[in-house]
Amino acid sequence: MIRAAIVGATGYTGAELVRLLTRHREVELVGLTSRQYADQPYPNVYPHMSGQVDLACQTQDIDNITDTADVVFLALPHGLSVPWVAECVRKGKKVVDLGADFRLRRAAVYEQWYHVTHEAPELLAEAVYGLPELKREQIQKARIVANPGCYPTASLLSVAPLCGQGLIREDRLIIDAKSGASGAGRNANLALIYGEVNENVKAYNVAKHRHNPEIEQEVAERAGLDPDAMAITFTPHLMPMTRGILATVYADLKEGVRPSAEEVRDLYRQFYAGEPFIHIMDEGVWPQTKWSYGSNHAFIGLTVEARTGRIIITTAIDNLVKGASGQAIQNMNILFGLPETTGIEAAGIYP
Ligand SMILES: NC(=O)C1=CN([C@@H]2O[C@H](COP(=O)(O)OP(=O)(O)OC[C@H]3O[C@@H](n4cnc5c(N)ncnc54)[C@H](OP(=O)(O)O)[C@@H]3O)[C@@H](O)[C@H]2O)C=CC1
Ligand SMILES: CC(=O)N[C@@H](CCC(=O)OP(=O)(O)O)C(=O)O
Repeated sequence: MIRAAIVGATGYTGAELVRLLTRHREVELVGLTSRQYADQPYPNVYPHMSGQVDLACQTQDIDNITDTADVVFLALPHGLSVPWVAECVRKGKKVVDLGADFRLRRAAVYEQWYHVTHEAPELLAEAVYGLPELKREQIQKARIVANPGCYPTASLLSVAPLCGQGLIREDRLIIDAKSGASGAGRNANLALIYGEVNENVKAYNVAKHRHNPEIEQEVAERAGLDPDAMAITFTPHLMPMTRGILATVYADLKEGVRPSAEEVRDLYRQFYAGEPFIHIMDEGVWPQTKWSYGSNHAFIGLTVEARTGRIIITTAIDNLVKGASGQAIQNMNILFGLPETTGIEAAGIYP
């Protein structure tokens, strides 16, 4: 059995890790941390987990947690992961960080977008960006997995097959993405109260969202471009729903290149052949967030708009599963040599 601990177990991604790991046949949960709920049985915090988990929350004792666990999931707000990651590396434990502290390879870029100093830039070089469909071989050998952000997961799955193919202007993508409110976590925030979110749609952090450099970094790498020369526009929107992300990407075709929609679809089907969580839709079928609700599955629809010379791709995922905790477990499965779908294979809930 793999002994797993979750740091920040009472947030939304932590709770989703608990839900998914309690039915993972190869995992034993050995530690759940929370400052607010220390010493309280986990089902007191989340009654829907009654009878499923018999651990109490514990304080964030780095020594104790990293001694007891084989793998540590960090589900903390950004800026808090470094001491945990450093201790896991020191003790030879695997660590999957759901936050953003190890996603950007350059400390200066992290500091520019997150407005905090990176306390362990020397560890950035060995962290692997944990998008399994794109980096499986590197993840297998990693000690530190930087689990991608939810918007970048949907955005990168949307464009990865096109990158470096000589088809599109990778540096000038436009991404319009929508998220459910759970993307912002379980914390008191005026912008997230019912009266603000219900029956309302709005863009936020326009032209300054911190997922922008993350998307640019990974697209640049795949396309063989300079990350500093990228000009990707990313606009997130908050939707009146609990879960789900729908990312729509507009990719300009290069001068003189006009593939048919079927040629592009074939490219996607080849690229994602054998991928258990990726589903490419037929022409005219457009993904909906409800298809991925509660599951690790991603649904990708696409077409070529010949009139404008653009490829349009739309991807639906659950922000808390493929966008966070499900993907973190997919990464753990890879780290420990298990079948990648173990514990996360199920379809979502519909409607
Ligand atoms: N929500 C989503 O869809 C996604 C989230 N992420 C990332 O995953 C991480 C967790 O997100 P999410 O679960 O939504 O966040 P939440 O705000 O819901 O939960 C945060 C958790 O961390 C603990 N925590 C909060 N503040 C501190 C602190 N100062 N020191 C130590 N512990 C703290 C909280 O428990 P307590 O206060 O009791 O200690 C809680 O368990 C974040 O980095 C987020 O950006 C990534 C992808 C998707
Ligand atoms: C709706 C909503 O607020 N979503 C969050 C998504 C953040 C997230 O999950 O990503 P990180 O792990 O990179 O913080 C946001 O836009 O900040």
